[in-house]
Amino acid sequence: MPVNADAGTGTTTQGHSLPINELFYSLQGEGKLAGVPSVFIRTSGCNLRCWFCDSYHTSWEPTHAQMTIAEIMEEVESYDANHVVVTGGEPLVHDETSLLLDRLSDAGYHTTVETNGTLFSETAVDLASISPKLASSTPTAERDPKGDGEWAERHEERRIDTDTLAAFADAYEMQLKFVVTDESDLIEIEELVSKIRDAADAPVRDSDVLLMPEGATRERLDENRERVAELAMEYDYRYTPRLHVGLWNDAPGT
Ligand SMILES: C[S@@+](CC[C@H](N)C(=O)[O-])C[C@H]1O[C@@H](n2cnc3c(N)ncnc32)[C@H](O)[C@@H]1O
Ligand SMILES: Nc1nc2[nH]cc(C(=O)O)c2c(=O)[nH]1
Ligand code: SF4
Ligand SMILES: [Mg+2]
Repeated sequence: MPVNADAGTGTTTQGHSLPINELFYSLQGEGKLAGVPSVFIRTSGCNLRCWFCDSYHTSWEPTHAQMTIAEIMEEVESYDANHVVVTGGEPLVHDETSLLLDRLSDAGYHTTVETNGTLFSETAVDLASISPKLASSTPTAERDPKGDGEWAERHEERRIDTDTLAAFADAYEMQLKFVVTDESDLIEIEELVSKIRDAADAPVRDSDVLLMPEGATRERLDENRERVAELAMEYDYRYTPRLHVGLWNDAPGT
């Protein structure tokens, strides 16, 4: 429980609600805070459709229960944690996510938002964990998990907005966490990082750039991680594991 759990700014959240796919306690599995016990709030609904999405029921076939912000706060506070991760789906498609982050921050929690970086929001974020989507994420007809590539064009149009990524860099402590499927992803990563550096006032350090192997299952990670680790060494970026996949494979609520 954070020390100032009773503090508040008086922002009214009464009546506001969010579509919640799952809410659980785990270890942060990815990025700079990997290993930190955290409560995860997973909203449902996304503006992109990565073919590899490991949260299929928030994107391709969204399911959820509607929860008020008060109900979410009550469940978060039932765990003995200081860190809260708001993820999805894409949490920033919902205006109410900003209200939730404000409430969490008022209650003394450290907040991480996991986002694809296409929608900027000015709110209470301690770590913006941004995973910009590369061309290799596009659900072409051959890779579409559901249909015949119907989402490919929309996904392509929406997946990168350099000015929005620069706005995140200027507003928040952040990390850029790229899902790597192939060595050719590194060309796009280098170009994009350079464009964000040009557009942002704040520095984007090499240590803010993390390479994460694609893999929703242990088997898939076993195939990819060594190659991605070697790419991180070659390009002098960080490597991030997916600790939860190693520990619990693809079990829900982990
Ligand atoms: C499900 S997304 C939700 C947040 C946001 N929509 C995003 O993409 O950043 C959470 C994290 O899982 C990553 N991810 C999703 N599917 C993955 C996969 N098959 N392998 C590796 N990382 C994956 C995303 O890139 C993101 O960093
Ligand atoms: N343990 C664990 N760590 C995570 N870090 C980011 C996650 C996400 O789905 O956004 C995630 C997740 O789903 N589980
Ligand atoms: S942006 Fe995130 S939630 Fe949306 S489809 Fe891609 S990985 Fe899944
Ligand atoms: Mg996940």
